[in-house]
Amino acid sequence: MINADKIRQQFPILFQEVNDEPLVYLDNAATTQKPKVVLDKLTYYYEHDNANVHRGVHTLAERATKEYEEAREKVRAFINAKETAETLFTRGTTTSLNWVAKSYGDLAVEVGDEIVISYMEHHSNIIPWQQLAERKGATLKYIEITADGFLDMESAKQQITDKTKIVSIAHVSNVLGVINPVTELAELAHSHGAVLVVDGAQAVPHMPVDVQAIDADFYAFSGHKMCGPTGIGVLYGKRELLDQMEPVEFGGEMIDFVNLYDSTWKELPWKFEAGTPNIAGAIALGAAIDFLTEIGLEEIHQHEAELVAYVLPKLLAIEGLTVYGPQDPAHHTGVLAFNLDGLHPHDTATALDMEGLAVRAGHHCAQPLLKYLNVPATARASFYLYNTKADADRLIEAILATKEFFQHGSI
Ligand SMILES: Cc1ncc(COP(=O)(O)O)c(CN[C@@H]2CONC2=O)c1O
Repeated sequence: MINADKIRQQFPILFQEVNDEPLVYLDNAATTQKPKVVLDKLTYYYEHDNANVHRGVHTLAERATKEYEEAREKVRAFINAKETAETLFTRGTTTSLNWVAKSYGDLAVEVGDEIVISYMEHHSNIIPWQQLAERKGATLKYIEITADGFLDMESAKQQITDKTKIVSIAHVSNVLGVINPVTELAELAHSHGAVLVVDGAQAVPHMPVDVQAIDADFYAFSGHKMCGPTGIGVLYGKRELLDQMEPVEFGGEMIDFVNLYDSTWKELPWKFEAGTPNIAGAIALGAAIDFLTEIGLEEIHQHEAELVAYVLPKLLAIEGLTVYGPQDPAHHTGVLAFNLDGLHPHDTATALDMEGLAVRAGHHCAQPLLKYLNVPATARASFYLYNTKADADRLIEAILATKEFFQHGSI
């Protein structure tokens, strides 16, 4: 059981007023807030240990390198990778997925091959594959979504064939909140000789993830969505694949020897980490992992399920309000996309902001999904470990007030 009221004390940002109302932050799918322990780790590093990593022999450089690589081991344990060398630091999910599409894609995909994604993907898990398909003369295919907002596994079995080289799917949708059967998809992909890439941006912060149990070949996620800083993320990859892959960026740090006309690369993971890395970001991500681990990922998942089970029926009871995705709270991770009839979501989100609530409005970087749902844009409330039932009550009250205002002109 999570004590969200106690946890909130770690997040000073939450104790502010917006438009003379106490802030209710419900835009966690866009980015999460940072606990004091993460902010303090960033400050301490820059005040005491800041130095460049891997090459210096002086004390600060040794300390910075040790903290940086300890953070990598924390990442490994957090997702249960077999070895730290399989966990690469990147800028975030978008960079991670681009690296796979560029480096593994160029290695494995030939003309006539197929790449399979789904209609519920984030743009960062669509465009890199469009680019790869165009570059290689391959075909990009989409798995359908069922009427109640789940990945259509019958469609997956039709779309994934012996021509498929790469399957890339969100573990959790940042719009529908639905959890996809990635372990089943890994089996299906592997049965056809394909690899499974998982976009874990909306999953890793909200539930336990075990990349070996899933048998994912690649797994991507971002630090900023899991109480860590922006600009740091992770690409997990099976060693046997990463060892075959060429780096995507070239320069310092990632080399063994640089000759006049050719160079040799360092071993994993450093082969892929060109230039001075986001040292402080990685170390602070390690602090975020400690913070989440102490609370418990299963406990976080349960907390969000309880919040959704509390608020979803109240939302569905509002006449003229549509919730997109599964109407069953059990298959949700804290993400609720919704619209009020006759109201553009930007107006809804602006009206909620006037009441102190921060929700997202737009296409959530998932334009194909919204087109598939035949809706131009939605509002989106996304919960996290520091949200409470009181936050959910404020959301319902503000939505009812918004509805009243736009229907009768008074809040
Ligand atoms: C499912 C999913 N995939 C990829 C990304 C891209 O992550 P980075 O931006 O960290 O590379 C996001 C970010 N979530 C977006 C960010 O803003 N609103 C969202 O829903 C995401 O939710």
